[in-house]
Amino acid sequence: MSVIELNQVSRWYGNVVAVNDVSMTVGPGVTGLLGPNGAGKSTLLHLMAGFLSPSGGTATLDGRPIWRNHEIYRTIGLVPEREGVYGFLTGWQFVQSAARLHGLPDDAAERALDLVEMAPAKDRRIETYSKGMRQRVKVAGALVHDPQVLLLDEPFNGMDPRQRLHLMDLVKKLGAAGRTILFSSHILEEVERVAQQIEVLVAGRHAASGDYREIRRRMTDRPHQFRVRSSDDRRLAAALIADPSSGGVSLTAQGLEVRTEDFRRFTRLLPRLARDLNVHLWQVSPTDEDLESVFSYLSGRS
Ligand SMILES: Nc1ncnc2c1ncn2[C@@H]1O[C@H](COP(=O)(O)OP(=O)(O)OP(=O)(O)O)[C@@H](O)[C@H]1O
Repeated sequence: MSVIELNQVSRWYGNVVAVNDVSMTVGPGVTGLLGPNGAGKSTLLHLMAGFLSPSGGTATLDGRPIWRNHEIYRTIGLVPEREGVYGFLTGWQFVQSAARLHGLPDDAAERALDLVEMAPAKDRRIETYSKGMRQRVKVAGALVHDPQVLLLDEPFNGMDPRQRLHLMDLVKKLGAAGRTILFSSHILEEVERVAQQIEVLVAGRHAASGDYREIRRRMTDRPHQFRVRSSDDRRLAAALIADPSSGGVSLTAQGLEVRTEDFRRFTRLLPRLARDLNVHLWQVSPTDEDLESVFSYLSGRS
């Protein structure tokens, strides 16, 4: 059972602060690291894997500093985001060379390939693999030394739904077996299907931490903004403003701008009002659904 602990960790590249004063604890099971692009997720995973030194603060595994600690490298596996595999190698050659780098016999490579269910395709060249198979072979390379800790950077990116489910099952299985697993993603749905625990990173800062249901609730319960176009915007506006869920309604040339404090109530109210008033709804679209604004809300900046 391994626990990673970050204590006020920062990492900057020149003037860019990629990770800013982050403290978090990641224990056994599967944890999702959620955040928009550029939030610092890759940097954080590389700090945890001992591939980068913290500019400030400490990163430890079971109380021992990770940076420049060779013993600890033997207990951590990292699956980086970028491909990092040579297409001309077969799956077997790739995983075998990972085993040899750790000074391990071929059995270790065989075991890792079995674990990710890639043994039947191991003699094919990696360039003939699907994206999902490539990811699984990378996971096998990272698992070859049977590490207690597995860190995966955007592992489900670019996969089709079937491949994604397959890899999700594998990650869940590894977590259920007691490994400490942290994977990054910018998609909440992806994280909540695999992880019990979620850590949220926004602009290098630790924005939220906890059970995914709690984080999902906070994301849904935040105020929402919509643009509504209909056959009679004025009548609809008058009815909407009378409801307590309305946080504000303004009439613009593009339609109504509606702000609501209660997302669920609003999504039921709007079609009911339109029906009762005999107003046709032509467009209902969120104007603040981009990830940046959802995450900013979570981090308390809006
Ligand atoms: N080697 C580097 N040199 C300079 N700046 C960097 C370097 N690596 C990352 N950054 C910057 O640090 C910030 C965090 O990057 P990082 O890759 O850790 O984020 P991320 O959440 O993994 O994003 P993505 O999902 O887009 O990979 C970004 O502003 C990025 O441009």
